[in-house]
Amino acid sequence: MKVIPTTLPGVIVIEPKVFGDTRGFFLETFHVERYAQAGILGPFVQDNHSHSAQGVLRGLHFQKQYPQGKLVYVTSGAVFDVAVDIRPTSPTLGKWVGITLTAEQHQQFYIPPGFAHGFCVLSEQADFHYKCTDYYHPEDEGCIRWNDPEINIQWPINNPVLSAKDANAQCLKDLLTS
Ligand SMILES: Cc1cn([C@H]2C[C@H](O)[C@@H](COP(=O)(O)OP(=O)(O)O[C@H]3O[C@@H](C)C(=O)[C@@H](O)[C@H]3O)O2)c(=O)[nH]c1=O
Repeated sequence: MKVIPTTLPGVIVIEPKVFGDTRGFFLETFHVERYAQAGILGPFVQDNHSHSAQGVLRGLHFQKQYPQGKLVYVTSGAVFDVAVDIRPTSPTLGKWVGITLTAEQHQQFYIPPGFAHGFCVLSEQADFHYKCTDYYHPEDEGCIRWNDPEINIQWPINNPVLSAKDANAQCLKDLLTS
């Protein structure tokens, strides 16, 4: 597999080795030792799958007391996936990195604990899978506005479909001062 660093230390792109043949393809989507060597340290304790229609945007989400590292990939369709550093003492606080993930290319994206995460769907439908390093704690969850002007993510879509929770999310600066 190929390990590709990004502009944010700790945020990593993985290109798994894909074995294609007349039947189709095979790839390993996780391997404790190899992913640890790449800087993706578990343990992973929860796996999630969401399905969304075109134009849906989920995020930006994080947990405060129980921050989750997330190893994400799509198995159908295409998404634009974003990690935002929201660690208060980080030199890259407020910086974001985004990548288009497609089912055809099989890339994976690792968002470390301490980052907010979100994605929008570029294809007609998308199936989104991720492994998490901590459990879901709904009472601990926080949301940041997808279009926070100070973060200024260059989303490839306009007028996304949002959940009520995401539509009412606060800006990072309000979160850091509350
Ligand atoms: C995330 C999550 C949700 N749920 C439930 C709560 C709710 O009734 C329903 C839908 O939840 P949400 O609207 O929060 O789902 P969603 O907007 O897909 O939330 C996810 O967004 C992406 C961007 C992330 O980074 C994830 O960590 C997670 O926050 O599923 C669980 O039972 N376990 C979970 O781990």
